[in-house]
Amino acid sequence: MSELPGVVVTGVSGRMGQMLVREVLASDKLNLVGAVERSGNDWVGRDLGTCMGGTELGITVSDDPLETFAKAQAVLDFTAPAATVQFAELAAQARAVHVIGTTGLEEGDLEKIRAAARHAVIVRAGNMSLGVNLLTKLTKQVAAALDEDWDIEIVEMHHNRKVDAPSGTALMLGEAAAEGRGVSLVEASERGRDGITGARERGSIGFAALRGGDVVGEHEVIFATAGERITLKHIASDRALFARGALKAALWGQDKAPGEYDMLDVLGLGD
Ligand SMILES: NC(=O)C1=CN([C@@H]2O[C@H](COP(=O)(O)OP(=O)(O)OC[C@H]3O[C@@H](n4cnc5c(N)ncnc54)[C@H](OP(=O)(O)O)[C@@H]3O)[C@@H](O)[C@H]2O)C=CC1
Ligand SMILES: O=C(O)C1=N[C@H](C(=O)O)C[C@H](O)C1
Repeated sequence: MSELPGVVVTGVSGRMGQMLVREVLASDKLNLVGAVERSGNDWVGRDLGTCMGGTELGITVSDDPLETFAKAQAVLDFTAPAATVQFAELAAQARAVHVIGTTGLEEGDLEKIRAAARHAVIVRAGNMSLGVNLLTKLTKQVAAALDEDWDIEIVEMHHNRKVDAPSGTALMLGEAAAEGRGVSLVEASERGRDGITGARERGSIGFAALRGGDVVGEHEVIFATAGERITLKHIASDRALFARGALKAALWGQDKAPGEYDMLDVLGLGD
């Protein structure tokens, strides 16, 4: 039996699910012990390796998260809000580190996740890449240095299968800009302009979401004033970087006290 921390991946048939499985199989620090999918998904009851077009792995895809999480020290979860809220409670019961990459979570979901984090370690971030997490720090710094004569706009582009907008990353960048400026994002954010909108409201933080093709993820924070403009930009061209961040979070969380953490904590970039 392996001494390495055992990992369960949820949503294994998804874009990120498959990427996470590949990264865990390639890792010499973590051991894949289970795979979960939604009841009714074609992969349930079949061997994970065969489903992914390779050789058998001896891991049957399950639709029973409670039973599967019981073997895990970490759960890697990039699925959908309703699933993630349920997994947070079950992972906490199993005392497994729950790494949440799912975006589109609403305040009610976040409350339930916070409740689960009283009993176990949860690492949650709308983006697990080093580059984006560094970009949040830079965004906060630039926003803190500039006054409201500078308009802040956040533009993101993703593939045509993405279901939530603005992206989790755009919201992280918005939070960073709002923090830097010392305002609340809920009050300052301007999401979606259409028709006769009137002039831009001074001090607002605007969001625009583009969808098309197979774009992995692009984010731009624009600071614009009369006569000049600063643009901070991140381009992700490979989903593997998100998966590698998730594996790092799973390992980092193994010896931490219960609580909710983010990738700035994992990467040592926190304040
Ligand atoms: N934080 C980060 O760094 C990143 C976050 N993401 C986020 O991760 C999430 C997933 O993205 P992506 O992989 O592209 O999406 P996909 O739609 O490709 O994958 C989601 C998977 O979750 C499965 N799923 C849904 N509900 C359940 C459930 N109750 N139990 C088990 N599995 C379930 C889906 O199954 P089915 O198809 O049968 O419904 C599907 O296989 C999104 O919220 C996205 O924004 C993505 C990339 C990076
Ligand atoms: O859905 C995606 O694909 C991505 N989602 C995350 C987000 O909402 O920001 C992270 C990344 O940009 C890819």
